[in-house]
Amino acid sequence: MIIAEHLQKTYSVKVGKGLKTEKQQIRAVKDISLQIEKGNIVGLLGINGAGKTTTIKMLTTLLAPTAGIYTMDSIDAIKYPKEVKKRINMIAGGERMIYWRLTAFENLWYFGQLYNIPNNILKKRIEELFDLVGLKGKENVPVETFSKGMKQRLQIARGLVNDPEYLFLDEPTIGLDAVVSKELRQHVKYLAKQQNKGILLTSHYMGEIEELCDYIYLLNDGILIEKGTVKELANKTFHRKNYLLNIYNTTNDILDTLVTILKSIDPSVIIRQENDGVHINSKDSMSLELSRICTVKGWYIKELYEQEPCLEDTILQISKEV
Ligand SMILES: Nc1ncnc2c1ncn2[C@@H]1O[C@H](COP(=O)(O)OP(=O)(O)OP(=O)(O)O)[C@@H](O)[C@H]1O
Repeated sequence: MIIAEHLQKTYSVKVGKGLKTEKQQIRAVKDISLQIEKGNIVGLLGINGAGKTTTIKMLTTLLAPTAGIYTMDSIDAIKYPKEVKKRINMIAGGERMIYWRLTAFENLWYFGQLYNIPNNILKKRIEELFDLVGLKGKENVPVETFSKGMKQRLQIARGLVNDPEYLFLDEPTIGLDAVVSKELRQHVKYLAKQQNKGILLTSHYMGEIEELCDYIYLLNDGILIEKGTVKELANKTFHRKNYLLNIYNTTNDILDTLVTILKSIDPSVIIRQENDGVHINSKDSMSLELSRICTVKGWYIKELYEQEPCLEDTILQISKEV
C-alpha cells in the first residue's frame, strides 16, 4: 500500500531583474495525506494549480518532498527512491513518452532495457503486452504512422513494461475519441481488478472518475479539501443542477442582471460565461426560473438545457464551502 502523510512541496523561484532579484517560496503542496491500496483506483482531482502534478511528481519520486512521510509497501520512498521506481510506472495522455521514429517494438524494448529486465523475460512480456493492448501485428511499424488511439495503446504497454505494482495515470484519455477512451477505461479496470495493481488517476472528465474510481481525493490550493467514495462525494455535491443558457445578443448588462437575480434566488449559485453560453450551477432546479427571467426581461433564449454535473463546478462549490 502507498501511504503519504502530510506531504509538502515548496518551490524556490527567483523573481525580479538584475541586482534586484530575490528568492520567493511557492508552497505548491501544503499538506496532503493519501493512500493507494493495491487493486484500487484512486482519483486525484482539483482545478488548475491545485497541486496535482506536484503531488504526482512526489509520488513517482521525480521530486523530493520538502516535508512529510511517503512509504510504499513499508519502504521509505523518500530515502530509497530507486526501490520505488522499480515498482511504479506512469501513463500520461497526449502522445508523450514514446519515440515516434522508432517502431512499436523498439519503443518497448528501449523502455524495458531502462529497467534492466533480462532479455528473455522482456521479449516474452512485450509479446504479452502487444496482445493485451491489441497491437499484435503492428510490432514492427514505426509509431509515427500510428493513429492517436494506437499511440495511446502503446503508451499503456510502455507503462506496463516493468510490470509495475502501482500505476500513475495523468489525464490518460485526453484528446482521445469516445471509442478509444472507453477501451482505455476497460484496460484500467482490468489492471486494477484482475491484476491487482494500485492506480492513481487524474482526469477532468467526471464520467471517467465516476466510472473508475473506488476513492477520490479533492485538492485545492495545495491541501486536501474533501475525500471519499464517488457515492459519498456525490451525496455532498453532485446533486447540484447544471444548466447551459444561451441568450441572443448577450451583453455585459444582461449578464450582470442575470447574476444579480440568480444570486438573490440561490446565493451559492456559480455562473460562468463561456463561448457556448452561460453555465449555471445551482443548489436546486432552476429551469423554470431561468425561462421566466428571460421572458420578463425580454431576452430571447437560443438554448436552455440541463447538463451533466461538471467537475470544475463541483470543485469550485466544495472550495467555497471550506
Ligand atoms: N517548478 C515550479 N516552480 C514554481 N512553482 C511551481 C512549479 N511547478 C508548479 N508550481 C506552482 O505550484 C502550484 C501547483 O501547481 P501544479 O502544477 O502542481 O498544479 P496542478 O493541480 O497540476 O495544475 P494543472 O491542472 O494546471 O496541471 C501552482 O501555483 C504552480 O504555479
